[in-house]
Amino acid sequence: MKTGPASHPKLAVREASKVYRTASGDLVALDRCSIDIQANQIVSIVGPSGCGKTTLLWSMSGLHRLSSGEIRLDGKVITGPHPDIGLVFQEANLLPWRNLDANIAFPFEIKSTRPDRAWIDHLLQRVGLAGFGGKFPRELSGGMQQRASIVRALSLKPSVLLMDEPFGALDSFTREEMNRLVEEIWLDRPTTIVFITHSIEEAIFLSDRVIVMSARPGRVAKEYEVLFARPRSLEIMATKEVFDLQNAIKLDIVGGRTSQKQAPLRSAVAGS
Ligand SMILES: Nc1ncnc2c1ncn2[C@@H]1O[C@H](COP(=O)(O)OP(=O)(O)OP(=O)(O)O)[C@@H](O)[C@H]1O
Repeated sequence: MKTGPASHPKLAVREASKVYRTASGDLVALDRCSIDIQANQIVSIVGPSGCGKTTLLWSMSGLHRLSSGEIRLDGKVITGPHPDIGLVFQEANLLPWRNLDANIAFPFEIKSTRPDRAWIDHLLQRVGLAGFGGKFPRELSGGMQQRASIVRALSLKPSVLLMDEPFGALDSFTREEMNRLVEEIWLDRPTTIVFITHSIEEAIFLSDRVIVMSARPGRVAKEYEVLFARPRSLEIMATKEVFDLQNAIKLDIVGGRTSQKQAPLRSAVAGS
């Protein structure tokens, strides 16, 4: 597992601002956003629609350029797509004319590198897709396609996985199943995960920290540490502590629409 020197966070977002030049004028999507993410943490980012979550995540991936500020990976400024950073989107984005094996092989073909077949087989087994390599995307359910896209991202052994509302299009049961799967994969091989979601419950279930962004222009409004033991059970998710935390975050998001100047605050929920 690759991690940064002890003095560096895995990912350091420093005063990140992003202004989109649009036909109707400048649109400030991010305004001096700063976040430190330690190696092997799972951090969720929540906030009102349009507050700049995707902009922030894409900037972390190197696919978007910031207008000012910087994002560092292991202490080095990210200037473009990085082999250590994997991405999973809301849409599985599998190539419809390629079967599952060929879809997973695709990024290796582009990079002219050899896939680690044993690792890919392990991942396929882990997500319940062993034996499905010859199937085409149209033959797979939405949940299976999304599991395949996670395998594709992890097959490259990234040390950071950025997930942009990966389960937003799935039904609630499949979504819960996918949340458990992400946790299992993470317990198997810890990775730094940054996860964007509209579901506060999903954020609490998965995360070591939940970061709440203010309404646009997006800034860090609050952050919460979630210290429940893992693996997290449905019983934990049904406790009053989780219910209270969920409500607090919900109020932050609703409040953030009208008041963007909340002082950062840390709260902790003790493990049970
Ligand atoms: N390429 C672009 N050009 C112009 N404006 C953009 C562009 N991408 C995003 N925006 C605007 O920037 C703001 C932040 O968008 P972003 O998609 O980052 O927010 P978000 O929090 O991820 O939204 P949602 O939760 O609805 O997915 C929005 O007002 C959006 O309309």
